[in-house]
Amino acid sequence: MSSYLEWMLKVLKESIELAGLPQETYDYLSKPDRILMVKIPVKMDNGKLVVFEGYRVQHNDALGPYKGGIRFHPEVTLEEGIALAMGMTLKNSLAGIPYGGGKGAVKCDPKMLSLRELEQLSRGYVRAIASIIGPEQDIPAPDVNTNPQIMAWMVDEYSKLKGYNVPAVFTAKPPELWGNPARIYSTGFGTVIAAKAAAERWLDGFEGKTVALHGFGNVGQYAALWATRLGAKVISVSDITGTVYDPNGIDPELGMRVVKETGGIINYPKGNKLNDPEASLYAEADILIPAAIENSITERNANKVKARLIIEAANGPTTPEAEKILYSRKDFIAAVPDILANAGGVIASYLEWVENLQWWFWDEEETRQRLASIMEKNFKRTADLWEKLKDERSDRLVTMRDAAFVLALRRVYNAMKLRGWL
Ligand SMILES: NC(=O)c1ccc[n+]([C@@H]2O[C@H](COP(=O)([O-])OP(=O)(O)OC[C@H]3O[C@@H](n4cnc5c(N)ncnc54)[C@H](O)[C@@H]3O)[C@@H](O)[C@H]2O)c1
Repeated sequence: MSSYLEWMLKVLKESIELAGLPQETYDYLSKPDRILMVKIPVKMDNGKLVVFEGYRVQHNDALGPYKGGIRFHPEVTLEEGIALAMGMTLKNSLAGIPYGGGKGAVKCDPKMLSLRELEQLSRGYVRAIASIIGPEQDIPAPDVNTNPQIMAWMVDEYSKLKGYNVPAVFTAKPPELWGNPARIYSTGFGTVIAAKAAAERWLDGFEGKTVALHGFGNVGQYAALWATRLGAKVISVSDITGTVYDPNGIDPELGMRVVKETGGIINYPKGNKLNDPEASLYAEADILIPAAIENSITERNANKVKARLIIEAANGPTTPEAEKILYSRKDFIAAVPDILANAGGVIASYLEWVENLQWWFWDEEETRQRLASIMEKNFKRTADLWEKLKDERSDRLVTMRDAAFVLALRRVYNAMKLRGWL
């Protein structure tokens, strides 16, 4: 079994116990509702036929239609897809949006495909899964190596099959084709809303607080931008090329331009530079936002982290062993878990879907305010429960991640119970 699925099942079991839910919750949620395995034949540019393989996993729809991304990657496995779909059920539940969890993938290396081949593959995948997706059934979105252009092809293919436009079947489409302009920065923005809420609750506000960012791609760049716009000071930024540190503050827009033009933050024209891509993890900052890759903070380096708050923008940046080390530090407050902190993307997708269903569009600022308000509510609910659980369970370490899983599971459980599934 893949280690990710093993980890997910272990977390599921432990969280069900912590939530005080019956064992049948585990029996139900440890398996997906449905898996559709598909083949996608594509005539390549050289005239040869290549048959790709893909799948769609639908994990649980107690709370609403299945929702989760589509990944194009040469190393995808079905077990990973099951674990990711399970994670989406919990993430969507915690986010308080009316969705279940799903995930899809095509085993391919998009770097080896021409634009025409990529389009054919995207359309072929939609034809293959069309019978089980739909605005009220299952609403996919982009994930690793898929993007708004691919969503545009997919929504077009699905609409052709139906014979009329169906914008709400995919989200994170280009703004020109029923997407929402806030979607592009929604994950980074949402992370900053979580950071602000945490700083207001446990530090004395967000304004003037120092922020270190590990990772400066889509999520990291917009997190830096919105952290600065909302009054914090970004003092350290790392990407794969190295680290820039400036106690006077790093200009996110300049950083974004530098990365676009030169490929790395190391070419930022001011501040101190270090070739070490990890240095931001250890910066003297109030808040650390890991926004790069999984397993960045492990038992190897957790004791070097100085920030009091970690806001997980990346998926799985802090290992369970590292969390134990961090939480044992006297001045450490919390690692706001990925499932809560990086939900801005799927919440923006939800808002786009609501717009599409009604053919009624909010402007960008209104969408952003709705997104912020949902993130704030989710943060508060999780933080309240965490503080309560800590008091109740003095026999064990209860992390904020534990509280997030308990909250997510209770909502799915209640829906299943009310529907008579359990
Ligand atoms: N894009 C989204 O909407 C979204 C939503 C939820 C979660 N996430 C998660 O957020 C993380 C970042 O996603 P993204 O879309 O910004 O990716 P991206 O590829 O745009 O950016 C990744 C950044 O991390 C840097 N990086 C990679 N390895 C590094 C290392 N070892 N040390 C330092 N920096 C390193 C890269 O240089 C780059 O700046 C991922 O874990 C992703 O799963 C993304």
